[in-house]
Amino acid sequence: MSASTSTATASPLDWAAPLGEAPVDAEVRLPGSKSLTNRYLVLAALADGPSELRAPLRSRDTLLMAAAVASLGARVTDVPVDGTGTGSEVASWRVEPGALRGAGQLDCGLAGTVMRFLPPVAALASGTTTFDGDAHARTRPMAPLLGALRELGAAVDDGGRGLMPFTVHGAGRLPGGRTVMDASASSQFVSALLLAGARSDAGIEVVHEGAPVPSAPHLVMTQQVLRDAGVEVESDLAATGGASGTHWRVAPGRVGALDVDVEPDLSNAAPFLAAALVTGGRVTVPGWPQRTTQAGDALRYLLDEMGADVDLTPEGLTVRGGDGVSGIDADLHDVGELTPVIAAVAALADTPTRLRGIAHLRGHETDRLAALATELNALGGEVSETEDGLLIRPRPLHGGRFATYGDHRMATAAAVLGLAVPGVVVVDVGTTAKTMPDFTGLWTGMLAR
Ligand SMILES: O=C(O)C1=C[C@@H](OP(=O)(O)O)[C@@H](O)[C@H](O)C1
Ligand SMILES: C=C(OP(=O)(O)O)C(=O)O
Repeated sequence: MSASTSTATASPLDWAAPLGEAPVDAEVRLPGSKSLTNRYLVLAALADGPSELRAPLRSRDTLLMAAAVASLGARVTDVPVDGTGTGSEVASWRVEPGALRGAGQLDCGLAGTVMRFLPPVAALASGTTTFDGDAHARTRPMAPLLGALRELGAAVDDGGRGLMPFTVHGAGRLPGGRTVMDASASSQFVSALLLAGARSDAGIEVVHEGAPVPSAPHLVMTQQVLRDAGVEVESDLAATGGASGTHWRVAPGRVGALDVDVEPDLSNAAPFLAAALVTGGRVTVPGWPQRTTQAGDALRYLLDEMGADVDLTPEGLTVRGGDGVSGIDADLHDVGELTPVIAAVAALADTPTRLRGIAHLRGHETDRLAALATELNALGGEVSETEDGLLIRPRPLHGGRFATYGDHRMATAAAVLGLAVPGVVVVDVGTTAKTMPDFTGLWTGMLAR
């Protein structure tokens, strides 16, 4: 990985991150959750009747998922709410399931949820589906899921690589049964099997063997949305004291239609709430759920530990910055997707930070540990990679180009740095479209108030 400062040529995708010249004071309404939208789309395509998904996220990852379930046989239609909706927050998706058929060629972009959640659906379909995506997507871990699918009776041809591109030869049914796999690289392997499990002949039992599965809240979310669809699912999640568990079982049976409101994306709240802390201002995110399975809810505790005042009311979540920013020693194993923004705040803190439990981030949109260390150091930081995380010693930073490696969360982390460091230029800010339709608009809107 090369440092972003290696080329001085401006690109049309470069974005000069605005300085936070005054404490922010804003309400920021966020688009829907990627993780919920994509789970609902998959379940709606497997359901036994039409579903209504209100306020879905419309971003690259969810549009790819909608297109993918459509090419596997479902019909996805835009429904403007009260005839007024055109924006990403106000429309619904109506999803009518159809007979599952092979999709032919299927584009996963860089979306983990698409490349992991859909192979089991393709196995249930009649016909062939070839999964491929962005260049970097071809390096994201897939092997444990493909191995498990074969064990459950699917025909998968990956040329022995365990990576995209691969082809699922759908037989119109999946025998199902018990599979043992190592899901320590991604919780999405387990979620994928559970989401489709009810439509297999025998149901699916997943046993995990290996280092702990990351992203426990995402597994709780998978169980919750399955229960919302009337699917019988059990696990040892609770028995493992909040850890992600080692056993899951989905009974065979019908998947009920959904009629749901998609919660705002709490992980995408990270840069906005961080802006309150970094500028000593205030940001409110309306509609923050009182109870949620989203990993982003952990921001309440993380930002509090870093020196913010955090207040959850029925109206929303308010974060206020005060005097300074504290470093933390945190295990982010369960909430890895919050790492880039937390690392950016940590680089601006008064004391050092240690982030642990996140070795699996090396298989995310980019190797996030290497990317964060490289880019923060290129701005004058002192960041080192450990075996399972990052050590961040705050240093006075200077401006420069911050490469994002196609990773939306690298771009939002850079925007946070730019609030406090003059001259931060975010390379390819458009990568934020992976999970946010108009990041720069929301960001400059927040600063304008
Ligand atoms: O199931 C999901 O929606 C997700 C699970 C997590 O993946 P990993 O367990 O691979 O980290 C998370 O990081 C990703 O952003 C979304
Ligand atoms: C890891 C992430 O995404 P994906 O769903 O592509 O794995 C993320 O959004 O931080």
